[in-house]
Amino acid sequence: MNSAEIGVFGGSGFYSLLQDVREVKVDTPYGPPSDAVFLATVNGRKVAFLPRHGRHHTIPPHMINYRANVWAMRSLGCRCIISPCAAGSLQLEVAPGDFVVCDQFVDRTSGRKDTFFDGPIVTHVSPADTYHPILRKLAIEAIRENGITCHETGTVVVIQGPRFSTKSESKWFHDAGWEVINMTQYPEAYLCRELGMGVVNISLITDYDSGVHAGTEAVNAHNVLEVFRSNSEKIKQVVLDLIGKIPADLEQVSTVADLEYTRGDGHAMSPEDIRLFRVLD
Ligand SMILES: CSC[C@H]1O[C@H](OP(=O)(O)O)[C@H](O)[C@@H]1O
Ligand SMILES: Nc1ncnc2[nH]cnc12
Repeated sequence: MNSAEIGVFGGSGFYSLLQDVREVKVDTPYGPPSDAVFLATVNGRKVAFLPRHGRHHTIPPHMINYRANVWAMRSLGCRCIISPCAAGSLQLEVAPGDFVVCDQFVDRTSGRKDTFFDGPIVTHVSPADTYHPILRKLAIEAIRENGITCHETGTVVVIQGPRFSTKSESKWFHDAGWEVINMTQYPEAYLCRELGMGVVNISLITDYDSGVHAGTEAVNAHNVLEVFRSNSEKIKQVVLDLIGKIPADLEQVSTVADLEYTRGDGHAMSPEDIRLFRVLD
């Protein structure tokens, strides 16, 4: 039986995680995910891994089929998602090599397919607190136990890409007080919430965004990947440790219960709505 409890999305420089994997092709109503899903058991927990850019990094951030990726995880049974990423820093005190467990995002993307609710169910899911508090607490613990500098909160600005930011854009984000910049957290994290999965981000800081640090003029992908690679064993260990900490009672770390009460017209969801909404169950 192809199933998993915990899903992990790998990002730039993060194309594999598990050993003794079973590779499964998953089809979705939104088309194919970025790659096959890799299934394995880690400390008794059933885990699914999916590299969001594909295993050979052939899909740029603005072309990822986020709905297919998130649906694939949910259709396998995942109740929570670990969503690590490479990210730039917008503040001097957040240095390359540090990890940030973001608690907010700012969406600066455009034109991405970013909802499952295109009708007939009309509902408005709140992204006010997209990231799951228990998963965040456990991630912070895992990072600290590995001796890595951890920022316990942070706002990630998600830009459309594939280009990086101009110095003026970067200064704008810096002046707003936001800490982290990336191209993939939106809509990935929000879509997890729409399907009732708890989600946690771990941002591995690979660079100072352009102009943030006097010594760093312009970000480039080569340097980002080099810094990521030199920290890739650390992030993998943190993800594996976090998997071991996630409670077996997954209802504690999913958000399904929140969602049954969020229909757009103010009425409670009918049994039929819930059946459609929970089509994946
Ligand atoms: C390789 S530089 C830009 C690239 O790195 C980040 O990837 P991911 O979020 O998948 O780890 C960023 O979002 C861009 O896609
Ligand atoms: N500076 C940056 N901007 C956007 N995405 C990134 N991913 C890694 N570093 C980044």
